[in-house]
Amino acid sequence: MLSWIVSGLDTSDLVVLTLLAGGAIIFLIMKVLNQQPSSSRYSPTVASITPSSAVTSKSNQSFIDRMKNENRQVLIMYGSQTGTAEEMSGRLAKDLTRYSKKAVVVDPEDIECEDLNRLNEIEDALLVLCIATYGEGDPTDNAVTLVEYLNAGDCDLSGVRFAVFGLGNKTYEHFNEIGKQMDQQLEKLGAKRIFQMGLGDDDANLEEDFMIWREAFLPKVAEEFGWELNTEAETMRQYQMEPVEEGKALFKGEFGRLGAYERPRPPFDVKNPYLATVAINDELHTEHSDRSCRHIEFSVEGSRIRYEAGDHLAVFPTNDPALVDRLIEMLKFEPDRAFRLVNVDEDASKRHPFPCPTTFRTALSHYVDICAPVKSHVLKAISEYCTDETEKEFLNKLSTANEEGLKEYARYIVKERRSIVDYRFVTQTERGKIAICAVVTKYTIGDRLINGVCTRYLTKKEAGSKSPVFVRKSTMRLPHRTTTEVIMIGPGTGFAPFRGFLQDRQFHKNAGKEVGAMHLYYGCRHPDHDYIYKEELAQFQEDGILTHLNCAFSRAQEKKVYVQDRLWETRDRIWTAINAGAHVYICGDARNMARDVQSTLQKIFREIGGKSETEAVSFFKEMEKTKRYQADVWS
Ligand SMILES: Cc1cc2nc3c(=O)[nH]c(=O)nc-3n(C[C@H](O)[C@H](O)[C@H](O)COP(=O)(O)O)c2cc1C
Repeated sequence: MLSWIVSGLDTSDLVVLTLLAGGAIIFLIMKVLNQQPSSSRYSPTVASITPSSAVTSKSNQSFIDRMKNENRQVLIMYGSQTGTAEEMSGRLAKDLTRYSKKAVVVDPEDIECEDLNRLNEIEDALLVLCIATYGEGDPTDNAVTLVEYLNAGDCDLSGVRFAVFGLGNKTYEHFNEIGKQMDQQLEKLGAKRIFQMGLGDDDANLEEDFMIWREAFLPKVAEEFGWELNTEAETMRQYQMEPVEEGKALFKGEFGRLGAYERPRPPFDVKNPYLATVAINDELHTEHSDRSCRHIEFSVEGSRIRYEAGDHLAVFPTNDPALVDRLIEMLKFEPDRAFRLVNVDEDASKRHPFPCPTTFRTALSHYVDICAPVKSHVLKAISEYCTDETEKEFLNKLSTANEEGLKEYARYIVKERRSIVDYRFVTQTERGKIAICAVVTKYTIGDRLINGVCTRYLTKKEAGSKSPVFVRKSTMRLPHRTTTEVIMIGPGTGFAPFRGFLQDRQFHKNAGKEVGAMHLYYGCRHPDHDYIYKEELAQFQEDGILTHLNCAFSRAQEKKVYVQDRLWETRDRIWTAINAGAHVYICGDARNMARDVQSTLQKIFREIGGKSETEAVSFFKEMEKTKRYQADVWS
């Protein structure tokens, strides 16, 4: 793929395209526990991951005033956790230049949501929401206030037109819940839907869903407002590269302010991560396993970071230096040259796509995900500079939203996985230290070795080295009463938050409190290969904390056994506990395990609890509603 890039561009084109092709900055999430439950908790504000103190230029002017002053009728808002919706919003804004129009793109976290009530002061206002769903059908952190505000129903959007593109994943129970909710709610608030909602599915091909939606969306918008196509504007760049004078202070990997790591200042969050020291980095699998699972502890002593069992830890990895070097070599960058990327739209709220000024090497190492699949608009931009006609044609095909192009994009870019951002981890620990555990992603496609960006990075982190992190609050919590019985279902690294839960209860028991029974359903392939934290579990049992340990080893015998099979085997005990008020927790794979566990539980409600099919479903829903059933699953 990279050989195309080299064919016909000059250095500054190469740099801009390569950096933008990298897409969003990467960060991964895990879970945590504090041995000593904290009384006053720091609650981090976590939003989309693009750094913003370095890039926001107009924070004290209302977006409505900006729209008026700059004669913009389109407002694009995004709900984004890991940057996809944000990036798509930028592309939609750029698309408008085809019609000589400009949009205002806002992160709802940076605005007063109440100002939306004034959107109808803008003539022909169009509101576009590009919004992802997280957790159990929840909004992203940066969209919580927006969603609450719109759902409250006090906003008058009559006279406003709108469209929603939702980002979700079909393997989750609440597929695109927030997008769907907002699509309905905007209509209820008086706005007029001018295009049907897009339902992006990250499990299949989100990029394709987006390409199809936007290709049909734009002409519809143009027709609605009578806009005319301006073909000359089509290749307009979003950012331009500027050299930086010598001696200027450069970003060296910080995400917020310059020098943030040398002079850390709380609170620490997505825009201001804390440079934590790796205290321990151990292998959890035995030599018999063909995979690797790391136990890593970060020291956050002195940082005033608060966390408790079930919280998440986000880690900002850097890209593989060998990959960065290869890219620099192929593209003939001067790696240590300082530059800044500046938005060509002078009124844009984000002046730079990542912290600038910086060097090429720093940008490629810290600020862009060079392993992400190349987005179609970047392929398109590159194709315009390509001198080799065959390659140009192929790039054009890949970036065109017709049947042939989409099919080729799906095969070449998506199916062959020319990149990966991994996401599987988790929890625990002792005071001042946050521990996570992660299965290392590494596999081959043909002769290409694919490494998970974050797990590769974590594997190489030796004790004493540092990494930017922040704690993200989770909703999964132990019951308030320490005597309440709990049932924890967490195979593989899904066990991580429960390690925290066990430690939490142990802390209370040691402090003389009465603690309730704890059931753990743990699963892995083989007791001699990947049974992580085996000794600790035995100790928790001996200490009387873990009262019921049920292990499912899928490959230790001929017939595969999973956690849901163990649940069923112990159905009488499970029903007795649930009927007496036990809380149920599940963590791990959303695709199969979570669904199978849910249906096993409902089967238990029916067959042991004597409930009808409908009663079993509503009993389960009630448990969800009252937080007696809590899930933290991913796929
Ligand atoms: C931990 C986690 C939870 C998720 N929960 C849901 C969900 O409940 N429903 C859904 O449709 N998609 C869910 N998704 C999928 C995301 O919405 C999807 O990947 C989206 O593209 C992310 O957009 P962003 O990069 O802008 O944050 C979840 C993804 C993760 C990683």
